[in-house]
Amino acid sequence: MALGHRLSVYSRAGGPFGQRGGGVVLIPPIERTRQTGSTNADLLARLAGGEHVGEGHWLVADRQTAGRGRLGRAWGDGHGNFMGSTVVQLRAGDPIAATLALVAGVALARTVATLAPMVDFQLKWPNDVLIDGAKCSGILLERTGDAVVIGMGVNLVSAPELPDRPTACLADKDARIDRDRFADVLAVAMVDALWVWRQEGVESVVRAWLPLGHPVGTPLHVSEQGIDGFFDGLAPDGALRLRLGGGEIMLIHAGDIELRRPVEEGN
Ligand SMILES: O=C(O)CCCC[C@@H]1SC[C@@H]2NC(=O)N[C@@H]21
Repeated sequence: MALGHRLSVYSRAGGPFGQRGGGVVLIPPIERTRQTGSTNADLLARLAGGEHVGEGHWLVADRQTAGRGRLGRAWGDGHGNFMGSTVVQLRAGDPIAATLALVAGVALARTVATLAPMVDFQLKWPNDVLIDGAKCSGILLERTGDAVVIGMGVNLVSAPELPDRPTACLADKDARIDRDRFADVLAVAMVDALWVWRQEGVESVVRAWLPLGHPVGTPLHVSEQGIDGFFDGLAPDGALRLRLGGGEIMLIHAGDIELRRPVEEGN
């Protein structure tokens, strides 16, 4: 177990998160384990057992034997990939906990942009990193009492298959990222994103998300409702604005969306 704070100079670049300038930032404590079932399950069990898990603590695994994804799916184990979870301790006055999905997405996307600047990627609402339309990461939020466990899986070196969608990894785009370095940068990015969420509110997080996400006008399919439309940005509370065929706007607060290819002229 490697615990402890280390000092690091972290330069915040660009965007609303960069406006406070660079500085010396404490990297939050990162606990590493060789193998476990699921880092999310581990932190939830500790919290349920009454153990105090401080906000910002990370548990990162080399291997997961029972990694879990959203909507009851499994999350494949890929050696060298990032698989880790952290805890947010909700406080009075915090924005709605569900908006942490966007916070985590922004932190993850900024980490990828920092460590793999050559890779062209976009965030799919609320927080999947896509490369050429294929899923390169996943984020799972699970709540117990006043704590939210946020687990992230990022395909750094391999792309475990999913039954229903194509997958990608950063190494395929010539980005060689050390897993531990990824963890350090992500932990700091998460502290930064959480600070914005608490101090400036969800609207600031939305402003940070938009330039990282699919462009306005992207054709989308909302899986649960079986509805097609076009991305029309995000509402101030983080909901997805879906423009329907007749021009009306539908607000999507939760669920899975798929990006559809634009219809090409002549087809
Ligand atoms: O389905 C998704 O897109 C979410 C996948 C989340 C996977 C990560 S890997 C680390 C953490 N531990 C888990 O069991 N799941 C999350």
